[in-house]
Amino acid sequence: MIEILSCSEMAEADRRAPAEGVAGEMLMEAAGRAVAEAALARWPQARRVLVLAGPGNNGGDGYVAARRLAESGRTVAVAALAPVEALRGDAAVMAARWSGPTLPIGEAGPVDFDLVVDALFGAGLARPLAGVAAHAIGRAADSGLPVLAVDVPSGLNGDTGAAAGAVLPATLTVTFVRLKPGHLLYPGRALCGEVVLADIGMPGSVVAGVGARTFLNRPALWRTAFPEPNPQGHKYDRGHVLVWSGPEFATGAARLAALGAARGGAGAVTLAGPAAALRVHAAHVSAIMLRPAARPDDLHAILAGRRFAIAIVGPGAGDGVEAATDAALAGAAACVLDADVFTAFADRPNALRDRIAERPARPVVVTPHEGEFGRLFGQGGPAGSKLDRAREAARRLGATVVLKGPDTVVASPDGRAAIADNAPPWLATAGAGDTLAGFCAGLLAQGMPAFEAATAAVWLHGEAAREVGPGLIADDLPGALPAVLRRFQSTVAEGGDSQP
Ligand SMILES: NC(=O)C1=CN([C@@H]2O[C@H](COP(=O)(O)OP(=O)(O)OC[C@H]3O[C@@H](n4cnc5c(N)ncnc54)[C@H](OP(=O)(O)O)[C@@H]3O)[C@@H](O)[C@H]2O)[C@@H](O)CC1
Ligand SMILES: Nc1ncnc2c1ncn2[C@@H]1O[C@H](COP(=O)(O)OP(=O)(O)O)[C@@H](O)[C@H]1O
Ligand SMILES: [K+]
Repeated sequence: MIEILSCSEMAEADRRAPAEGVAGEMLMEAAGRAVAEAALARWPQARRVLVLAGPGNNGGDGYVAARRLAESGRTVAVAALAPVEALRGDAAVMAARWSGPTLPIGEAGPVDFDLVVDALFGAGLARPLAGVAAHAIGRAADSGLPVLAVDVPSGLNGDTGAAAGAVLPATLTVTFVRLKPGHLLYPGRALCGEVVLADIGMPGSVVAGVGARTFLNRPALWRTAFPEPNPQGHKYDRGHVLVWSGPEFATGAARLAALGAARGGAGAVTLAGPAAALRVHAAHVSAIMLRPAARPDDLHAILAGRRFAIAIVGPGAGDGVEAATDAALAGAAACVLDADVFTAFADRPNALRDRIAERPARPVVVTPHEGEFGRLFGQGGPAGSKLDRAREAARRLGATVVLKGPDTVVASPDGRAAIADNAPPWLATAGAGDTLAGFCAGLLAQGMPAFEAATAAVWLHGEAAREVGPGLIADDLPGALPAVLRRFQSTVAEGGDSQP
């Protein structure tokens, strides 16, 4: 279940379900039941439950949950934002089946309760919360009671993970069918608390028919493209990665990228740069080769001799990075562009696009964090959610974009995108991004397509950070990869993911 559905894709699935024999009422009943079950499982001691019910189908789910919780012996009251007569469709049906106490929301304080179920607004949130709804949310938040959000915390935009106005932070969110982007993108991810994905009987064929192009970054997304070494192969069958190294006193980043590429599975890795920098590298590396290149233009000749080289340019690149980028784009079979490249092309994304477009068959992966993304695109850059911006950037650049952070988004120019949720906070450490560029190049070197290589690299990077644990420094990441790969390979052999 790696597809992520936007709110409109979810509504489209809802519209198509009856044709497959699944009525809206059945879905709503199953959704409300899942909410009640989650409440009972998580808070078995909670005796008194207040359900905040909104005017749409999210409220409808709330009425079902209220009935189910009351049937299981809980004392339940519904605080309704809209009078029952104002409800429509399935929500009206479910409200009519609720025979317990219902109060106007302004009259129901959470003081006498143990748990709040937030069924005010879900996928249909159309504008920032104000007035009575905002007031009710404020009171629930101030009560300090645990909150179970139905589908998404009310006030949170399920597509963007942002809240334009008041939002009710949840302890637990129960969502249905598939995750929505807002469960994964910050700040939404933090506002959802724990997320439970409930199967409510939506047929898989209906979900497939919607044609979602956004995915959770899990091995299931890229496993079939993951390279397997040929038992009869030699090192150059697994690709040769060339890393441009900047000056003598800024060698660490390029070295981390080189080590990342080697651990990521490249058959050979070469650091190329000024002799003084190579002397520093020589004191640290053994498996990595060193090749003097006094000027970035010298990369042209080096790459011409190694037709299948994958180039990494950017980490610790220093002066001349634009020329190094040109050489890499002209001569390498695929490129990973990071760090200083975004400074060199600051406010000139079209210049980078044009260079990439000169060799359309050669994949390029760019790996900016938010600051670098802003620097590259400047004013008039892609707008919207992190997902929207990464997608738009990929389209504009004609490159696979890895927009890094705690919720790294990988977007392909073909419209596919994936959101990662496995990076621990201690991964935010200097040099971690350089290592990621290396992992990605190591996979590209073995022939993995760009989107798959980038998503796999991001996932492996997060797993490597979890493997090391708190106290991680970037130097630890390459060395942590073998254990992660071993686990991944054994779950592939068993046909499963190492995470649900
Ligand atoms: N899809 C599925 O398969 C399934 C979906 N299910 C459930 O349906 C939910 C989506 O239901 P939904 O589309 O009725 O939207 P919902 O979130 O209840 O809100 C719409 C109402 O709120 C109103 N409104 C909006 N913003 C407002 C504001 N700021 N302030 C005040 N009012 C505002 C809006 O009014 P209007 O904008 O028209 O004025 C309208 O009345 C989904 O999250 C899930 O829980 C399940 O039953 C299982 C199957
Ligand atoms: N809060 C966070 N939680 C988890 N991972 C994070 C967080 N912030 C950043 N990261 C990850 O840490 C890495 C940092 O990369 P980057 O900013 O490029 O660092 P550097 O340039 O020093 O190598 C990226 O992979 C990013 O996705
Ligand atoms: K809600």
